[in-house]
Amino acid sequence: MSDMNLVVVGAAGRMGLTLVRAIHQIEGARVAAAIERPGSEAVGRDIGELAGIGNIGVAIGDDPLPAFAKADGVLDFTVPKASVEFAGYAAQARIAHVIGTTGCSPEDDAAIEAAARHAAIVKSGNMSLGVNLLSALVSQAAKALDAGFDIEVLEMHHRHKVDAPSGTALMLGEAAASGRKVDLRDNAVRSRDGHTGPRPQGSIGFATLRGGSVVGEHQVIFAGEGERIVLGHLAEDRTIFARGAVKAALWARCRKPGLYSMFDVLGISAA
Ligand SMILES: NC(=O)C1=CN([C@@H]2O[C@H](COP(=O)(O)OP(=O)(O)OC[C@H]3O[C@@H](n4cnc5c(N)ncnc54)[C@H](OP(=O)(O)O)[C@@H]3O)[C@@H](O)[C@H]2O)C=CC1
Ligand SMILES: O=C(O)C1=N[C@H](C(=O)O)C[C@H](O)C1
Repeated sequence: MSDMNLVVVGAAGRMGLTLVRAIHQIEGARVAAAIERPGSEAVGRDIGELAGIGNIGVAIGDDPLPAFAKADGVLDFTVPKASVEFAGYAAQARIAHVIGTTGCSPEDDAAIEAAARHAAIVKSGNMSLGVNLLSALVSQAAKALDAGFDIEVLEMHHRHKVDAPSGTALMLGEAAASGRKVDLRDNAVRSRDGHTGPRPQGSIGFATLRGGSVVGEHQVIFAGEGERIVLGHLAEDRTIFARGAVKAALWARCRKPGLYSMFDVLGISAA
């Protein structure tokens, strides 16, 4: 099969540049186009030069439609509003769309699900192998432990991150809730301040730390009487997310339309 022609949207962002470097090293994929927001200072510059791999003859553009029309897939780590728009364009072009963007509202997710009727879309709050494996372990632990074990999800990210809790923290919270066979929406405690009263039994708590250049750290704590089980993941480099995203695109290339997760791509099954 010919190399997969990929469009990187949000190409000049932290993940966009990491994706361009990762694609450059992966056989079977190539950067066919790079897109940024209209008005971005990056428009017109060569994406390879910006990513530090030298000129690759791909100038950053600001018009996604013609780029999507000539491509086989899109890698998208941007912002929710843009990802919803890109999902619509990927559906029109009938090409694979990999969405790593976090912070989507239920309405955004519904729009993406609608687009997935016409395109193979892989969406995940974390594209790394490690976090997806962790998610399966969390689900198993939650299934094995009763509500006497309080579940808390702790995360830390760099100072530039704009959404909280992180997409990964929510994914791990969902895994814990599904292991316990409860709905996360009815049990999540996403912030605490002031006189909160005692911890509601069975709740799943979230704690968010922000600072410095931390790539991404997550812990799921099962706190019982006299003991704690702590499951965690430390991301040391954004390349783990980028490699996962390219793997997802190559996997999605020949799939029929639908909304898929990294569990589908990696062949991991929930507890
Ligand atoms: N699922 C996963 O594995 C991972 C997910 N993420 C998520 O990916 C997202 C991006 O993270 P990060 O790279 O750190 O963020 P950045 O802000 O560095 O990058 C986002 C890029 O998207 C651009 N952008 C915004 N709107 C548009 C648009 N309409 N068209 C084209 N480009 C646009 C931004 O441009 P400008 O700055 O000019 O607005 C920016 O260059 C976040 O939601 C983050 O949580 C991150 C890492 C891993
Ligand atoms: O914004 C980030 O940087 C990251 N976002 C994702 C998230 O919200 O969980 C994944 C990763 O932790 C890095």
